[in-house]
Amino acid sequence: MSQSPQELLAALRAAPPLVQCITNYVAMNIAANVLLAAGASPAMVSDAEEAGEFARIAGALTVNIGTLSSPFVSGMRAAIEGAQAAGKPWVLDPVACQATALRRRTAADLVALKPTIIRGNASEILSLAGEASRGQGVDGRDSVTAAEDAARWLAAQTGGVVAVTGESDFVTDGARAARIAGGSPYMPMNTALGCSLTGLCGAYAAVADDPFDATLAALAHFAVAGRRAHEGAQGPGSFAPRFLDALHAVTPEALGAEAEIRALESVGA
Ligand SMILES: Nc1ncnc2c1ncn2[C@@H]1O[C@H](COP(=O)(O)OP(=O)(O)O)[C@@H](O)[C@H]1O
Ligand SMILES: Cc1ncsc1CCOP(=O)(O)O
Ligand SMILES: [Mg+2]
Repeated sequence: MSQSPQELLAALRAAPPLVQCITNYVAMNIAANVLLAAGASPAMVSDAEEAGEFARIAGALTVNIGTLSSPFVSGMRAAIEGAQAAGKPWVLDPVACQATALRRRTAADLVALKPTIIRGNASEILSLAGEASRGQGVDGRDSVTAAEDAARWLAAQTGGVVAVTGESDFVTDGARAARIAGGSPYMPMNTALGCSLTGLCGAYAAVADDPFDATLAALAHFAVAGRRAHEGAQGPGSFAPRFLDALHAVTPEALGAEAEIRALESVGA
């Protein structure tokens, strides 16, 4: 039986999951604060000597290629091996994977390791599926709807969940699909919020039975907090602290009441 965002946020707050985040230098502090505000316990642990050991004790692992380098890749591989050996979920954020040969190759190698969840913007998801992408560096420039078939294809390849984010979000596991509305146009003007959302997908995956339910809950939590924070914000600067406050203030009941999740009747709907 599926678990609702309300149930999953209650579970997360009752027992804050330890989330190992191998993320980029831009996102480290921002994502840690987002996870703490939402109710999780982040740890940015990436060196290959300890990343695999840590992944075995964490509730979930998240892997982000935003500031890519060889030491990061070694740490990612060790951590994924540890997470898989311990049966822990892991989430991939393919930041700017369309941009360079190193990123295309690394992202493809990581996809081949079958992430439990992939979360990216539309340009990244199109690129991962081998399609033309208009992404500019880390910023998405394609519409979410343009990447929905790519997401379904990727989900079928990996057996995992794929989330495409943007003005409204799309989630599929190949069989089920849903759209999530909400958020704020100030969100893409705040760096590393996508990276932080990937971290939150890991937090929900740590407490959920089903990574599809976990992804819906994480995206809904962001969408509801983003919409609340937009009210009264005067721009991206004043939005940022309001967003952290809103992530913290959203109760399980409010998440249940305010989340706008629309299940699609069947794949392709
Ligand atoms: N125009 C928008 N309106 C509302 N929410 C948005 C908009 N663009 C992005 N978001 C939200 O911002 C968060 C990060 O998504 P996105 O910007 O696509 O990721 P990334 O930063 O990796 O490119 C998601 O919760 C998404 O729903
Ligand atoms: C600006 C930047 N440069 C390398 S990683 C990064 C952060 C990207 O964060 P997000 O994908 O969440 O916008
Ligand atoms: Mg991103």
